Amino acid sequence: MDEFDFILKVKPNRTFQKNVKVAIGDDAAVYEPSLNRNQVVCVDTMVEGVHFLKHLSTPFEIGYKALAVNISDIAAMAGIPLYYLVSITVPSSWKEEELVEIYKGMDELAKEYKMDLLGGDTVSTSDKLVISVTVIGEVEQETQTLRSKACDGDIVFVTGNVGDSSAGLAILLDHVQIHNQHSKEYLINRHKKPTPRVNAGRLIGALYRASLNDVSDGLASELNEISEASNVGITVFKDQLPVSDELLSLSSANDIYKWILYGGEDFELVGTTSRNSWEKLKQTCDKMDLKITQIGLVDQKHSGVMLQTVNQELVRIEKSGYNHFRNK
Ligand SMILES: Nc1ncnc2c1ncn2[C@@H]1O[C@H](COP(=O)(O)OP(=O)(O)O)[C@@H](O)[C@H]1O
Ligand SMILES: Cc1ncc(C[n+]2csc(CCOP(=O)(O)OP(=O)(O)O)c2C)c(N)n1
Ligand SMILES: [Mg+2]
Ligand SMILES: [Mg+2]
Ligand SMILES: [Mg+2]
Repeated sequence: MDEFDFILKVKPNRTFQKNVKVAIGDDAAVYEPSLNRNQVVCVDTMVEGVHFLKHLSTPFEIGYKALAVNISDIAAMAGIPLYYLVSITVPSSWKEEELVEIYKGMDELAKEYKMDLLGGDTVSTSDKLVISVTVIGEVEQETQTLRSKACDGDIVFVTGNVGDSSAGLAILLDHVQIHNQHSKEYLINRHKKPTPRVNAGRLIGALYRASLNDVSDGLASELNEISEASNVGITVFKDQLPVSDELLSLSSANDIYKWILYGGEDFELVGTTSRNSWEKLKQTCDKMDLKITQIGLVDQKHSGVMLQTVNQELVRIEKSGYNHFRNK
């Protein structure tokens, strides 16, 4: 494989954004930021063996997810994703066609959001494939959906369903048996091709005030991040957590709550806002067919995050979930 031929193969032959002045092909890319908008930027890395296994995901799916998880962070800041850069570290066991497929997976989402690939880096390694994606987006100057913005009395909400992704991973890893073919495909797809919640993020950003986080490490972890950053207590009602029928159809009930609270990689948005703003948000989301559910309340009766069970018992939810230095 030739490094320079490979770059030419993945270089898009079009740009969506008129503000791109220099894309792939020079020492760096140049774009003109929009007037009166702030720039939003994030980077997340996926590592073979840690984030995906080569025999369980196609290169296309790996690429798709590598871009999706980054768009999700832009969504959690209420931003519009616009540009991305890809750094790829390649062992010789990966063929050029497979790498091109990774880029096709990213391109599927890039087309959907009209995002331009502005550049990247290609290096070799003797070890595992590593793909690191940087996404640049924009957000209105007055909008900041920070983890630190939760206030006493807020409604706690989450988009979509939680727990599906880790159930999908458990199925892929043969840790659980599932006979219903539809449920199996749905859960695996939720793991491999998460939907970044950009539209919901934009609606939440338009509210007067909201705290927001995306669910990468697990609902428990993300809620604890909001609780810590805002210095508020959060109570989550177990019977309000949105669970898909497909996940419910899995028989091992204990695992279900382990996945919902601590599984991660759902890439849903979890946050808080005032009761008034919540009513508006819920109505708009309903009209747009965007699933969003109240799951709890911000209250100062306690610190940290508590789960209220159906019998009204309160159980502390610790900040456990995915942790790169502990999940070994
Ligand atoms: N190695 C690093 N160097 C600098 N900043 C980092 C590093 N790792 C994470 N961060 C920053 O720490 C914050 C939390 O990161 P992370 O938990 O990965 O967030 P997320 O789950 O949204 O991807 C982010 O602002 C991120 O940019
Ligand atoms: C083979 C395999 N094992 C385990 C997981 C589960 N997993 C890996 S990383 C992770 C957390 C999310 O990734 P991270 O790099 O922490 O993203 P960030 O929080 O920075 O967005 C989870 C749940 C997986 N996706 N694939
Ligand atoms: Mg990260
Ligand atoms: Mg995040
Ligand atoms: Mg993480």
